[in-house]
Amino acid sequence: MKNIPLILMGCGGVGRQLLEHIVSCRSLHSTQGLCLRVVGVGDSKSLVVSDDLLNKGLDDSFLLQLCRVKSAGESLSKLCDFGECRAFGHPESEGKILEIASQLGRKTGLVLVDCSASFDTVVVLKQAIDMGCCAVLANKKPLTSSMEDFKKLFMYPRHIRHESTVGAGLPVIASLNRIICSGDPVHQIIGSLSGTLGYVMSEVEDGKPLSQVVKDAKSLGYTEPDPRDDLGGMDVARKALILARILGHQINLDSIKIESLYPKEMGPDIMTVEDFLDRGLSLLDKDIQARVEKAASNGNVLRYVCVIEGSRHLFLSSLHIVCEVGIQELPKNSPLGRLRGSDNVLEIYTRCYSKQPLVIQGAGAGNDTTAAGVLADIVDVQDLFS
Ligand SMILES: NC(=O)C1=CN([C@@H]2O[C@H](COP(=O)(O)OP(=O)(O)OC[C@H]3O[C@@H](n4cnc5c(N)ncnc54)[C@H](OP(=O)(O)O)[C@@H]3O)[C@@H](O)[C@H]2O)C=CC1
Ligand SMILES: N[C@@H](CC=O)C(=O)O
Repeated sequence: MKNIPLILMGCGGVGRQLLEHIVSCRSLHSTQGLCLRVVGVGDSKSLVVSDDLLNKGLDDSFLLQLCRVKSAGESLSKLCDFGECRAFGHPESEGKILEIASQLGRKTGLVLVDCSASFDTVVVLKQAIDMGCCAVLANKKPLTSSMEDFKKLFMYPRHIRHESTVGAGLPVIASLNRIICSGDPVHQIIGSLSGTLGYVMSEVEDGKPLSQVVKDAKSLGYTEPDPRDDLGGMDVARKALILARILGHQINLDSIKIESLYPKEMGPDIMTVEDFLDRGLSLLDKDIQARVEKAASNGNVLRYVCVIEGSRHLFLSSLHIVCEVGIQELPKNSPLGRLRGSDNVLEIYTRCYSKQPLVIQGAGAGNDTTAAGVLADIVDVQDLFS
């Protein structure tokens, strides 16, 4: 039996669903000769680790109890009442993760799984990579900070997987990497890459107010912890940046043209998330409804679209890129116009896929599909250590 040890950073909607998937896949994985051993789980305040992490992980009943504790909004440290673990607060938790990384990294390929929505994890991830660990991310932030961090995380490209950062569980990154490895140049990527904005646009089209459907999207697990990341286009811009960087473009977020659906006066520096949801959102209802109706009068619909166009600059022999995300009015009967709900669609144009693009489509948000993508990445990255 091959043991796959892992530490989970972040046990919100996606992280908890991942733990439930791991537990429910036990017999499937054992028929594949695999055993996923969760040796530690952390949130923004604490980390719990197995008290015998060299030999066993946290057991399944403990992991399910952990999910219940976190769903009830309680602290991870409460779990010490159930035995078999030790709890660490911040900042010692980071040091503890690195201590485990140095013990298990090179020997086992310990996987650090980032299901947080924080920038802070990048520090630990970079050091753990140096210690021979693997990294699996649903969190886009470590891959969309500086180019230097991005390069560091990809220092050993086969040690990192991040399928769920774009299109949730859809095989977007894997497909793009296969195209790149085969030397097939990518000319253009067009897509609708936000489950939240896809859902919002199609529900508003059906006559529901924006303020209601954003709250629904949040309770369905589609939005970022702060839904303004979705409505402001930043979440889609991060996805676009990840795709552009994979294509070899050394750009930052400030190279991307981003259209926001809310004004600066409703930004995070001015309003709390709760205020935005309670008071701010309803002020946006009329404007978006008017835009949807205007599009409908032309036989069109609104979609939030990401466009990436790359070409080699002939004279400077450098890569030139156009990267923008924003609302477009599109025919109702076009591939993007036909999208409903939280589905994403991505069209990739390359030399091999020039007239008809390669099209990837399906559910693009939600805890279930995102956690499934993370789980598949954990198993995939560990094939290195057979
Ligand atoms: N939902 C979806 O459809 C998709 C989500 N994703 C990505 O998955 C990630 C998780 O999303 P979701 O589960 O909805 O978010 P949640 O807000 O529900 O959960 C985030 C978790 O991260 C924890 N956390 C915050 N900071 C740190 C830190 N420094 N170290 C460790 N843990 C930390 C939080 O702790 P605490 O509990 O203490 O607050 C919380 O448990 C996000 O990055 C999101 O972009 C990607 C694709 C699709
Ligand atoms: N908030 C995101 C979740 C996946 O990345 C979305 O709505 O697409």
